[in-house]
Amino acid sequence: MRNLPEILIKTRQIGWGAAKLLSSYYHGTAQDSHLDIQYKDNEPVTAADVAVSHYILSALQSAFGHQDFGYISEETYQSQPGKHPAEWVWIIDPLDGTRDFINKTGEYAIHIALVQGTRPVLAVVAIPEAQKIFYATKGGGTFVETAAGSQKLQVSSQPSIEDLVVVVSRSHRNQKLEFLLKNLPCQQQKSIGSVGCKIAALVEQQANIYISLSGKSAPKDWDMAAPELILTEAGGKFTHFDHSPLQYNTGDINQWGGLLASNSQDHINLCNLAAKILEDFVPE
Ligand SMILES: Nc1ncnc2c1ncn2[C@@H]1O[C@H](COP(=O)(O)O)[C@@H](OP(=O)(O)O)[C@H]1O
Ligand SMILES: [Mg+2]
Repeated sequence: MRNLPEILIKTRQIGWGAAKLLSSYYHGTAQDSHLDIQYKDNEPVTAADVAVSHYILSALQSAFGHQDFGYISEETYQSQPGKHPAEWVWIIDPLDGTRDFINKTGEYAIHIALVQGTRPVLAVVAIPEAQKIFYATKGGGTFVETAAGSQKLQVSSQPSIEDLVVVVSRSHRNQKLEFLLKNLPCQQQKSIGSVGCKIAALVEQQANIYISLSGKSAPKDWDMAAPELILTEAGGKFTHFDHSPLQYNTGDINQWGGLLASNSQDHINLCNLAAKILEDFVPE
């Protein structure tokens, strides 16, 4: 089955189910809500990440099978390194913003993306604390769904660079990123946990730019694939600082370097500006 609208209906249901399960861990109402926090490559992993990963993988695999699709989840990735051979691959982050989840900021999300080749064609981002699901298909637009129904989304058309609101990570920051933020002309800056929640702020017109800059480690395919499509289908742009598109399932799961997401006007200027500012960065 490769009919995107049909696949989307099922994926939205799975997104809501996963949101309910994750939220039960967050609020301590799951059967066993003990988070059992472990660290993998300096990043926290909880019992909630593992349970939701299992839930999403089982539900997708029973709906779509293994013949036409591959599956990559943050929590099972160790056992399947490298490029997945399938043309259509599900890329899943069962809990994006694990640090914010643990610290109870409410800013955490679930990402489910379907990638064809190296580019996303379908995406669901669930934000349990907002009781919202964002969804998009390539060429089909971006929508937000709540208990009241679905609504089409479009990024803002904020005209002046100085007035743009920038969102950045709360917990993945380094000297270089601080230098860039200090020297940008847009000084309205806000820290938000989870890439899904940051992109939700852009498509809900509460912010205009998201910047990610890798350090010793980098965000991964599952952090970016679903949020990217949610943004671009709402009229935004999401690229490397050199304007090249992000690529997924390439064999290197890391998304190295500078990434910029914006409401699209001035995207190229902003990318060039970010790269230019970083030319003057001298590490202490
Ligand atoms: N420099 C970096 N190195 C490793 N992971 C990063 C990263 N920047 C962001 N991420 C990942 O991107 C997700 C969102 O981060 P943030 O909330 O700080 O924006 C987190 O995923 P997980 O929570 O799924 O592990 C985090 O691990
Ligand atoms: Mg993540």
